[in-house]
Amino acid sequence: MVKAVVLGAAGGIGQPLSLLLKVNPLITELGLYDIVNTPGVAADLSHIATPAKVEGYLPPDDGLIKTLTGADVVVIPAGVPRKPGMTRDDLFKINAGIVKGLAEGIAKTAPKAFVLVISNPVNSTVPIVAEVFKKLGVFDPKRLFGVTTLDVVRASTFVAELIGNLGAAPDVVVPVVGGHSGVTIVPLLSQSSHPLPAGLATADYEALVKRIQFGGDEVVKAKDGTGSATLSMAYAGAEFATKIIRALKGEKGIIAPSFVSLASDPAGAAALTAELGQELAYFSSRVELGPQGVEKLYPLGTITDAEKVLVKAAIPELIKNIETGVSFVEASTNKL
Ligand SMILES: NC(=O)c1ccc[n+]([C@@H]2O[C@H](COP(=O)([O-])OP(=O)(O)OC[C@H]3O[C@@H](n4cnc5c(N)ncnc54)[C@H](O)[C@@H]3O)[C@@H](O)[C@H]2O)c1
Ligand SMILES: O=C(O)C[C@H](O)C(=O)O
Repeated sequence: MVKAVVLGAAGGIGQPLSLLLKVNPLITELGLYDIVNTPGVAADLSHIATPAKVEGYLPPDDGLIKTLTGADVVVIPAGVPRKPGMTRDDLFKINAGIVKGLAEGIAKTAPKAFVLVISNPVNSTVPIVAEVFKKLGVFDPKRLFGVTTLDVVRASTFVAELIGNLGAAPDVVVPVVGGHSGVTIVPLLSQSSHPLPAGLATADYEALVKRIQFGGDEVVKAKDGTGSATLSMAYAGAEFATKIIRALKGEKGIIAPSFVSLASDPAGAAALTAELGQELAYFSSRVELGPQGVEKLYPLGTITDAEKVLVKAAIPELIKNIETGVSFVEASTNKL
């Protein structure tokens, strides 16, 4: 029995993500929560002939508590998306409060659930959830994940395009490490399962890196003021949630990059810290998943000089983003 919950289920990501979770045969219960429209979304999905029993709640009458009761996996795509000209950090003002409120609900109702944060800016919203959990005495660093899967999915697609074989896209594996915004997104293309063409011009390599780092901007621009990536994000979110569920059901050897607390695996963190030359509280590295969540953090491994430059550029930005999330919770606690 697996209960999955989507917080922000009526939104651009929330609806297709809920659909993909509803058609996942491993899920037996699906709880949908939003401040609008969830009863309709739930009624609609509930007619699909798959095992998951679907329920949708709104804030009145303890809707958040009802949704979260018994949850094994909670995915959070609640919050506002970007418009052209905005950075993910510009979303912090609104999304920080939304994520903090939802984290309080999870801490009180489903403190053992695996929490998958999609709401931007991920580099700051993940620390917000962690700080709320710490304050409420329920933080388990092994169970909190920032969803960076869309960067991984983009890297697979763009590499497949570059090597002229889009058919290979589902099999292309590129570790994408760091965080989830601009220069903090670091694709380790030298470790791609499908090598880049020999003799690829430096300008073409740099263009590929930039496209992976700023793929979100491409969608924001094309959507022209109506939002950011929703369908590809729903795909990526469902893919990562499925890996988490397979791992919690006991499947071994599932590895995926995710933005996690380095306290989740102190031994792995030590190796990673030595490579980074800097202590960070959170980093997206390849994570081995197990029934308790993070089983092992993998080091970066052998990387090229160009990749070392990318990692170095990501670190100051990550430190700033993480601090923004941590101090938001500290400041709001001090006001109480
Ligand atoms: N991690 C990633 O790779 C990634 C990718 C794409 C988008 N995002 C982020 O995901 C978030 C959602 O994007 P979207 O396009 O679905 O936006 P959207 O506006 O279409 O949907 C957001 C939903 O959140 C709901 N919501 C707002 N406050 C809430 C609350 N307190 N409780 C529950 N629900 C609440 C809204 O009612 C809405 O239905 C944005 O922050 C966006 O930047 C992250
Ligand atoms: O770009 C955005 O704001 C949404 C998301 O983070 C993305 O990478 O598509």
